[in-house]
Amino acid sequence: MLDNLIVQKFVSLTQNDVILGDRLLTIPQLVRVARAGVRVKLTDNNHIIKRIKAAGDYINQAVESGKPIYGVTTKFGGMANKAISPEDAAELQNNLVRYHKAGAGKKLPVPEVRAAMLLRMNSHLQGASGIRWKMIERMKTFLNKGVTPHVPELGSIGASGDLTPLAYITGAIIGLDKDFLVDFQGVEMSSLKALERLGMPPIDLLPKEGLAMMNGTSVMTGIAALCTHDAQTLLALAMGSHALMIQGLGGTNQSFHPFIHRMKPHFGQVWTAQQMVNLLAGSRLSFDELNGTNHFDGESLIQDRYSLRCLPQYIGPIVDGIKEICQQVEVEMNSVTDNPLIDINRQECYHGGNFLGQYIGVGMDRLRYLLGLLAKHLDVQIALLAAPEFNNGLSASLVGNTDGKVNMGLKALQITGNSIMPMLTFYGNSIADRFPTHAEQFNQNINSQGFASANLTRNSIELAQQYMAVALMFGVQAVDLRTFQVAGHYDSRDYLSPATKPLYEAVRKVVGKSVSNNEPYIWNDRDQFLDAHLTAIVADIQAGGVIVDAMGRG
Ligand SMILES: O=C(O)/C=C/c1cccc(O)c1
Repeated sequence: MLDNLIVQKFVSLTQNDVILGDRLLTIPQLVRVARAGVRVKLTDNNHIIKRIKAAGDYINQAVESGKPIYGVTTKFGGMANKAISPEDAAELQNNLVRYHKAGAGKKLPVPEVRAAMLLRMNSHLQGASGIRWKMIERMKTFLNKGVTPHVPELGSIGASGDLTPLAYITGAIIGLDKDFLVDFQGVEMSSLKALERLGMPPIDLLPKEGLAMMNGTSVMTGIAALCTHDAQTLLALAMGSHALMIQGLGGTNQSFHPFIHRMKPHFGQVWTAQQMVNLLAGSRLSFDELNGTNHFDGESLIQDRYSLRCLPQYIGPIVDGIKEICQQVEVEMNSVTDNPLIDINRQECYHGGNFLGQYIGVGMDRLRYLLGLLAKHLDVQIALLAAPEFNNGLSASLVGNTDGKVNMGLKALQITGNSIMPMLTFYGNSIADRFPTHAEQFNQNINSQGFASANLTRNSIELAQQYMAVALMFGVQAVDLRTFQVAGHYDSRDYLSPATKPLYEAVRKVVGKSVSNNEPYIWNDRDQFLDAHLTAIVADIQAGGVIVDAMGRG
């Protein structure tokens, strides 16, 4: 859905392969490689291949002539005042990988590491890093053969890039030591054994190659790209959930009238309002009052409460925020993020700091904050639905069979949502602005915490997926109860707007509850355990299944 908003003019290629090097890499392409195992090909553009070779030649000549270049003919970071002789220049790089095998914690999931390898290749293909084509090809082979290095989730401050996480990738692809482990199509093994199976001998790094591999933002950016993709899906599902809930509450579409939003034309606000008009069009459960009429009866409020009426004004900044974050992540995905960088046209080498992951740190902090805002809004909508004082004639906690004396309906489900939402808003706290670590002799005395921020966002995404399952269950039950009020039976399908019917049907399918005239989604408490429904819905959302498809995000 929101994908349409993101600049896609560079999207290339077939669904089947992603070709790197010719064009800008997009978030959807990255997701396909990382999660769906789509094959990667390298450009056959000779100009690009020659640039990569020329940058490597530049480095080799610099080493031979004793030219001082940071990290090539000097030690690293806060020790960069110490020169390295040409004889030690290669071993310096291999040792860099060794001493950065110092990470801690659990392994990153396979898709996140695949995303990181893809981005490292994409960075190197710009020919400013001084790395052999062979190294890029090794990562391609790992991706295409389903070989994924083990990378720990603690150990990067996102300053000199993701040095430590990338050391684990580097050590595995060159076969530096048996202790670098990989997942080989689901089987854990030593990188040496994996290389043997792939028919690739271990190799040593050449001058600059360790820095080229490790000095970059590829791991945090890979994680961030997956998170932004998931956040877009969650946004689409939040819109669908709200549309179900507004129909369940018997709300009006008048507050989404384009005229109102032309009067305050923030991009996200206008987009959200139009989405709601589309999502509610044709509904027989909510009021169609775009012509300026209203259903005032002297009893209920003449206009909806804020969580319905101000939905575009509330969600608009979230839409704008996610869009901007996606754009920044795509720029980072297509950047060269190591140091120093080689300009082969001018035959110069520049010392800088593209490896500082501040765009990712700040972007992921912001994404978590926005997810918290999204959940807070859904929580309010659920509260309206659960309270008979505010739900416009539905039962308390959306009990299905109100004749069943012990039925409590979705009471506990609401509490589960109430337990998740504050965690999401808590996760909305920033980390990029905290804790100057003054790492490594005050050399890395400012840092992004981008890797930490991206990992926190992974957690947020998972929580938000759980929360979305709660919201969808409330939405589906609410429309069934409203249908009963309007039509005298519980089959909502012909009463829902055409745009929300697929979502309703998808949820019913995933939880295994067929639609019936006689009973709503939840009838008696004893008929089901709600946690099983939550688990099924979350699994479908995470797999990009029918629920996601129903919102056009497949
Ligand atoms: O100051 C820099 O540009 C890089 C610092 C650095 C690079 C590699 C390994 C380190 O431990 C520090």
